Amino acid sequence: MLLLSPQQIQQWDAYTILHEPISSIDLMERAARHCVDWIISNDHIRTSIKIFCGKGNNGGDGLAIARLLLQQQIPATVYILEFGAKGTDDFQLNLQRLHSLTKDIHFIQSPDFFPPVGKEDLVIDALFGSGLNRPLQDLNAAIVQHINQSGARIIAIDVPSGLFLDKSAKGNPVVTANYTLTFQSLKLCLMVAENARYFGEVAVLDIGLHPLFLQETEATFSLLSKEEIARGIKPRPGFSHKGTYGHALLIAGNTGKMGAALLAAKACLRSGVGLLTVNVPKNELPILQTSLHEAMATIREEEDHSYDGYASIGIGPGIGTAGSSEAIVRNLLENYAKPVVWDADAVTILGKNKQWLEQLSPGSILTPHPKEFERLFGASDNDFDRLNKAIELSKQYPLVIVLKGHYTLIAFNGKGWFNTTGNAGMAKGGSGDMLTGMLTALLAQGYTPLQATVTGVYLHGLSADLTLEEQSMESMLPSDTIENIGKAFLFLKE
Ligand SMILES: NC(=O)C1=CN([C@@H]2O[C@H](COP(=O)(O)OP(=O)(O)OC[C@H]3O[C@@H](n4cnc5c(N)ncnc54)[C@H](O)[C@@H]3O)[C@@H](O)[C@H]2O)[C@@H](O)CC1
Ligand SMILES: Nc1ncnc2c1ncn2[C@@H]1O[C@H](COP(=O)(O)OP(=O)(O)OP(=O)(O)O)[C@@H](O)[C@H]1O
Ligand SMILES: [K+]
Repeated sequence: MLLLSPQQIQQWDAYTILHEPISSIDLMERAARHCVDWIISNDHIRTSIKIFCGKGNNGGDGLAIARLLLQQQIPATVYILEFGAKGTDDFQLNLQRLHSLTKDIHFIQSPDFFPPVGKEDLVIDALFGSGLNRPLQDLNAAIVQHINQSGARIIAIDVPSGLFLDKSAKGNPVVTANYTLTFQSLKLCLMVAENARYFGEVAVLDIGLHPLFLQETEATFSLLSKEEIARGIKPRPGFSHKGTYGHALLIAGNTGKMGAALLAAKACLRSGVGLLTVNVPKNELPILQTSLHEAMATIREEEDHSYDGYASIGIGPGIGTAGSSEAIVRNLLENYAKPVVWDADAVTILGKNKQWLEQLSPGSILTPHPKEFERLFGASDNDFDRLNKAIELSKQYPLVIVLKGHYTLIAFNGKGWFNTTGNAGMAKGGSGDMLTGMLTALLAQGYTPLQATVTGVYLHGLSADLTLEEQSMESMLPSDTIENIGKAFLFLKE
């Protein structure tokens, strides 16, 4: 699914109207009906429902929702924010339709007209949607503040009023909704952490916009889908052997950080690799060799670091950032030409030696979390800037950039894919190490760097989601999640 700009969403609307065909007012009616069905079936009806409407089509949705509720004998009061404009055609038509049912329609010209709103109310925010073109000010900002202070349950229609679809609204007044009912597809503004306190829980309502439009449309950002990932999984032919699936090397672990090496190694072994060698300090060798029978080992301190024969290399988990680790990084840059997975301490080392970025082998995968991303590429003003920076960097460098987070972004060659699997149970040390192991295993098996990354990131989150069948988000450990990588592969084959 593509993440569209406000203009593209308008075009999708117009395309549907032309090709379904359906009238614009009927499309609005369908959207409103889906909202009402969702509100009723999720048990959000309260004795007092206050619907705040702007005069654009978002407000039109609000008016149609009010009428559909009233037709089911559910009382609702409408407040229309006056801001000079006459209102869109569909707004006007819905206002006429509502007038025939109720006189309980109020116009707000100044804060004196604000109704009291309290905890017991359900507020429906239909003030502004995808048409917002500047920050809210004056009366518009005041009504948002009034609603936000009320303690009422707030359901935002399409997006919380005040949010821009594809740029930051940091510092602007925005409705803090408990729920957002967004139409047809997720929007970029509903994917970023900086807006999480505004949009609350998000439900995407399928209002039947024409699917063909997406085939004719291009967008920078899109969402990964199960079907797409499942299609890319390589078969394991009967006559294959361990050599078919590659020999991976993980350079991981150090004194006190051998857990990182073990987690990465276990995840690598559970992700289909043919052979695995782990490079560890001499003193830590027994930990690896007694815990993981399938892994071979090489000694960190030994001089001869030959990388010949490895189909892929992952470096970083728990290696530390001391000079000896820097020397290994430099050696790898000079002596290995295939893609490498760069994570954790190795990313920090690259951040300290930015000139080395130019030397990364083409197709290498960088997996920074936002802090590591900052160390590598400098600070960003907001989450949208960081996303756009990752996209720009992916045009500049022949690398796959994995910006980890709730919705991890994978940037490659000027495009970005958001992952939709995973949960907050993964917000624990070790989750990143697991991902490094998985990506290294997939590269070793001959997946292209992009294919390895989207598949690994998706499976990583999916294993964590499947772990919730037997664990809570609090209790689940990366070790549990690794044991469910198998279930995740099976789930893709269903
Ligand atoms: N396919 C779709 O996307 C559909 C969209 N619909 C609704 O239509 C909405 C978009 O409608 P519109 O394009 O009319 O836009 P909005 O309803 O978001 O409102 C924009 C109006 O407010 C004005 N405005 C923008 N920013 C302002 C500000 N800061 N202060 C004061 N006024 C401001 C604009 O000039 C315009 O008149 C969607 O969010 C959705 O709710 C639905 O009716 C169903 C179909
Ligand atoms: N709330 C969340 N929702 C979904 N995924 C999450 C969430 N929190 C963390 N993750 C995922 O877990 C992984 C965490 O990796 P990250 O490197 O940031 O932290 P870490 O686990 O401390 O790292 P390390 O394994 O190096 O100790 C990432 O892939 C991230 O996308
Ligand atoms: K809204």
